[in-house]
Amino acid sequence: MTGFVHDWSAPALQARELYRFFRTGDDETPALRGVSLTVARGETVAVVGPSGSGKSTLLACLAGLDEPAGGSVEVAGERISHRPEAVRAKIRAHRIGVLLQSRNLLPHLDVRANIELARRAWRSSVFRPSPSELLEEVGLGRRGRATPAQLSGGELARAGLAVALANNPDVLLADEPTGELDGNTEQEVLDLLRDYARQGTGLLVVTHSAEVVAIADRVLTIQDGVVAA
Ligand SMILES: Nc1ncnc2c1ncn2[C@@H]1O[C@H](COP(=O)(O)OP(=O)(O)OP(=O)(O)O)[C@@H](O)[C@H]1O
Repeated sequence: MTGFVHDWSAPALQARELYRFFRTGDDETPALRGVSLTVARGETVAVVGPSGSGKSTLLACLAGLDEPAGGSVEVAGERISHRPEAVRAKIRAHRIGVLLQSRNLLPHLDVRANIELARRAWRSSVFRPSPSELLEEVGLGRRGRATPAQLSGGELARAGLAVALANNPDVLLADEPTGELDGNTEQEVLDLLRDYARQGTGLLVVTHSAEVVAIADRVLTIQDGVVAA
């Protein structure tokens, strides 16, 4: 079982030679064909590529939501791939912030309760911010009692970010985190993301947005399931 011992020498995220195939009838689609990548602590890496190139599949494999057919994924030195689903879920809860397009908020809970749920997996009681502090940090100080349906697009993005960060993750995996936001709100959310990454969390963000690419330390291009050299 995982012990959640911090390996500070390990990168925030390391993927080696990831393969993932989808079978429909007689057809087999190779969604990932040997993807390797590393995200260092405090580093922001953007992943770009055309529609269907494998970005969502990659994020799902990195988050342990999907299993690669081959290769491995390690978060802060701990392997999450090829482990039982319950172990993957536990590692994800403790080590990974996930900000996918489907949103990470439970609709029947208010924002504060969503944060409290994610915050339970914080690995150390030292410096753990309160839900109110997390809400303040993302500029939602007054909206903690709102449910997701009562929030605007910008507020939803901030609430999703607060939930994704509430477990103090080693790595934050984000899919178009500013997808539906206007220019000002996008910049505010990006500033939050970048500030957080600079505190030591690795950030891997899949995007089509030039503004998101602009905050990245490195950009990886994926095409037909392969990261371009
Ligand atoms: N569940 C699935 N069943 C069959 N094929 C799939 C499945 N999920 C993805 N694929 C295929 O795998 C390939 C990669 O898809 P993926 O969703 O990872 O691309 P993407 O880069 O995220 O695309 P987009 O930018 O449009 O979201 C595509 O050819 C897609 O059709």
